[in-house]
Amino acid sequence: MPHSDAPAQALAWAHTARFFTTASQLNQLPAGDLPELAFVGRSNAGKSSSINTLAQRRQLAFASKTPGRTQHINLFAIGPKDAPDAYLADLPGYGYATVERGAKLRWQKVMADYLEVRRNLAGVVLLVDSRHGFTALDERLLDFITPRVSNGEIKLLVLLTKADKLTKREAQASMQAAQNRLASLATDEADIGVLLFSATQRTGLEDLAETLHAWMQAHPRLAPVTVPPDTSSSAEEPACDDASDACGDGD
Ligand SMILES: Nc1nc2c(ncn2[C@@H]2O[C@H](COP(=O)(O)OP(=O)(O)OP(=O)(O)O)[C@@H](O)[C@H]2O)c(=O)[nH]1
Ligand SMILES: [Mg+2]
Repeated sequence: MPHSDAPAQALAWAHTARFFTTASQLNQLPAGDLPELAFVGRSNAGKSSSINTLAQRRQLAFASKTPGRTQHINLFAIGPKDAPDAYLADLPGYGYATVERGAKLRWQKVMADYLEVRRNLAGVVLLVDSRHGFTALDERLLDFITPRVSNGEIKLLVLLTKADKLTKREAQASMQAAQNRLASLATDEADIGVLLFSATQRTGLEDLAETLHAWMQAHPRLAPVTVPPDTSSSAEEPACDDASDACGDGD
């Protein structure tokens, strides 16, 4: 296939995104080894809108004028209908002041655990309002994921959102500032990008789709768990069901 088809292919792939499941805890996330491409950022940064734009569906991921709307990890399957090859994960936004403190802390923990330990996580799309640049909370998020980004375990793309609200000159300045900040994260292994993006004008859409597509393709499938043959005794193991302590609890 000629290389010039790559953007169209990636857009067509992104277009297949459909709702899969909602998780309020990590143990509700799917087992298996499909790569997850997580959308993170402040409330109102435009996470849900960018997923809608990728899917070319107006209301696939709920987008709202009310910050803090996305409260759970929403997963969207992407790829062939019967055999998805990745999930997009719409994570709850941070920095929404009026969310009750207890709920906020619970959510910070779920998000932090997800970003820190989830093995399926292949890449993080960090959405930052292009008019404001990295805020203190974005900086904390960056610091938090830096170890896994630096060693190449997860990839990072910063989307400077709502670029339609900027003049050309402001857009250039926003891009430059982000590039300067991200330069400090660069290592030989790190895969870090930055894009100007507008959900309303579809600016950067092709590049976003291509990046996600490439992440999906590059993600190593986890090694299957192999169980060595049991040679110790002929006694039958108890059947493994949900109530049995003998069962592993999976991932
Ligand atoms: N002008 C403009 N507005 C946008 C763009 N993307 C999103 N918005 C608006 O910004 C607001 C927030 O967008 P969402 O996509 O809901 O933001 P979110 O990051 O999912 O927010 P939470 O779910 O609260 O974390 C909505 O009113 C969107 O219409 C864009 O590219 N341009
Ligand atoms: Mg949202």
